[in-house]
Amino acid sequence: MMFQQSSRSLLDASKKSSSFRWTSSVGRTFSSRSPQDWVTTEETDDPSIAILKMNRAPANTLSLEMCTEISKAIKELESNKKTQAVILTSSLPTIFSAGLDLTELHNPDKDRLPAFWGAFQQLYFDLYGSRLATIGAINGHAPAAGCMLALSCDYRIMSKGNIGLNESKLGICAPPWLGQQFIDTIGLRKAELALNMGTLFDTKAALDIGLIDEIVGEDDVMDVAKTRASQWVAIPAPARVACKELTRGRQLNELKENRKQDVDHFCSFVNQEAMQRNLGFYFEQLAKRKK
Ligand SMILES: CC/C=C\C/C=C\C/C=C\C/C=C/C(=O)SCCNC(=O)CCNC(=O)[C@H](O)C(C)(C)COP(=O)(O)OP(=O)(O)OC[C@H]1O[C@@H](n2cnc3c(N)ncnc32)[C@H](O)[C@@H]1OP(=O)(O)O
Repeated sequence: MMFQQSSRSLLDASKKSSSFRWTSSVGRTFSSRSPQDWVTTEETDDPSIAILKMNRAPANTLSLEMCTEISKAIKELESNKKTQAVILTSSLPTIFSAGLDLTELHNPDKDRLPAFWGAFQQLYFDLYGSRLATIGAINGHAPAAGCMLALSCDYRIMSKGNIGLNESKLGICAPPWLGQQFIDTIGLRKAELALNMGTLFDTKAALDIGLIDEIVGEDDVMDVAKTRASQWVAIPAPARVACKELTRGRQLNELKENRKQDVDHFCSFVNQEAMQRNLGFYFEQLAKRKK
């Protein structure tokens, strides 16, 4: 990996607290196959290009285990010298990733919360700082932390859904490093407006503000993603890695140096009564929406 980060203690803690079937604070039961199946990697006919698919129905939300599984998959791909690019996509029909798993944030387990945020930070390090060329094949909604996954890729194509940082609608705010990724991508004024309003952009609006690089037809996503990956791989790897370091190194190092403070800040922010009230309200609305 280009920007090697150490998070052993946090990730070790996460393993102890794994649970894969639970009832949320609003009474919904989540269950799924084991976390090992939530993320799969596939080869393509080009040995330098791999596919990383998120398969955590119903919404590819980022729980502690989901973050850890994606990080693990990236590291495994990076450990193969032949692999030079990865296409990040979803196997769900309409959702790329619905962002952080709100069951982690609402009425949180006090011991698990720091490990959860540490795993989310680690995912940012692993994806944003990967030595691989990363192509986001965004084939559905990508709000909040789902947008972070997209922003962490080198090139973003999108076929459908909405994308953006809608945290303010939940009564929370994106952490500084995610906000900075957004600002670095679309510029300060556009980011300022979108962050404050919690705007989610459809594909056309996202292309207009530079949040994505290309709109593609639903049936063309993987073909276009492979073509773009080939173009990135054609650039000599040391040059690609150096360019990434040039554009992303400062931001990655800043969080690396402030990792513990960021975890503490997150935990005290989320544990505030008002935050919990807002999150609970949003979560209930989400659960009731269809009914
Ligand atoms: C100073 C700052 C310091 C620290 C920072 C503090 C906080 C952290 C801040 C920011 C980082 C990032 C935060 C987040 O990512 S928060 C999550 C934001 N995500 C959303 O708001 C998306 C919510 N979901 C939706 O709007 C829709 O689900 C979506 C449009 C994506 C898809 O709609 P669709 O109709 O296709 O599916 P649904 O029926 O709504 O969803 C299926 C199923 O999944 C459940 N679900 C969806 N999203 C989440 C989620 N994020 N967490 C948990 N569960 C989720 C949904 O309720 C449905 O469940 P069920 O009814 O049981 O089938």
